[in-house]
Amino acid sequence: MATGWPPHLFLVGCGNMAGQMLHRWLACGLDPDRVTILRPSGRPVADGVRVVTAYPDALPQGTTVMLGMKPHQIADVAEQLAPLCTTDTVMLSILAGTTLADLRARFPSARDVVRAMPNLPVGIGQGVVALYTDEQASSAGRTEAGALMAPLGLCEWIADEALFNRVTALSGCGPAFLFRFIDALARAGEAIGIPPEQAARMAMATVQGAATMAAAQENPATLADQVASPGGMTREGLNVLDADDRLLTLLTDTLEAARDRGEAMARGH
Ligand SMILES: NC(=O)C1=CN([C@@H]2O[C@H](COP(=O)(O)OP(=O)(O)OC[C@H]3O[C@@H](n4cnc5c(N)ncnc54)[C@H](O)[C@@H]3O)[C@@H](O)[C@H]2O)C=CC1
Ligand SMILES: O=C(O)[C@@H]1CCC=N1
Repeated sequence: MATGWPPHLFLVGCGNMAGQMLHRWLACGLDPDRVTILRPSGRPVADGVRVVTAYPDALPQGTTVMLGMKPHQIADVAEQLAPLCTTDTVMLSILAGTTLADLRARFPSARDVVRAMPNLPVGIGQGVVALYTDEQASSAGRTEAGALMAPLGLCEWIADEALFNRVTALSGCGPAFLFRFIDALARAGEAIGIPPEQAARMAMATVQGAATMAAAQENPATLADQVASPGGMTREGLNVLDADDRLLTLLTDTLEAARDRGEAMARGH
């Protein structure tokens, strides 16, 4: 599939998110020999992928480093990693709320620094990855970052870093909100008397079918109208969701809360 593999990929941390990214890259043909993972546990991650618990003395030439640990670990990581970065290192960060300026200050030698905000479904190639860098970045750096992310799903370059926490709220956090919705639909079914396991199965299949259809066809509002027969059952249900923009307000509040947390993290809170 993708041909844009870096000469070497060094992952700092490989938990839920970086693990999904790696899973997809390997499935798309990334040679495990080209990957090194630094993780404190030293636990194996995937066949053929080298796991280390301490930083090497040097990184192979042209290494792409991806920061995949928790944002608050940046100071410890940078202290040990920055001396290994050279003018041919590409630095990718998936850390929420960690600005490009902060990353550049911590890794001054890196050739290019790019922020990437993936979401969990990248593991099945159906994720969303927001990307950001500034005019200091080389076009090669942008191309390399874009090529590495391409197998993960929809990739969107963000023009203004001020939007980064907002897109993180929408697509980075979004899967969790959708997972909650699936649970809530099932529990609501249960609340009106459907046996719990059956409600869970039916909620899941309804969301899956509706999402696949929405992705393949026209806009979701038109599809909603196709379900809602005039004077029928669906319209009554939609009236509840739409009253005073209830669902829209709930989701706007949800995204604002997530966005605000990103802004606070960027201020070091
Ligand atoms: N979980 C998600 O859906 C998303 C997470 N992110 C970002 O991904 C990053 C990781 O999040 P998760 O994978 O959810 O967390 P996680 O807790 O599953 O993974 C973090 C990994 O970092 C490792 N780690 C801890 N200390 C370390 C150190 N000093 N050096 C190197 N590795 C260390 C841990 O062993 C763990 O495997 C965060 O910065 C988060 O903002 C971004 C987008 C989505
Ligand atoms: O919850 C978080 O902070 C990260 C960022 C997006 C998804 N998980």
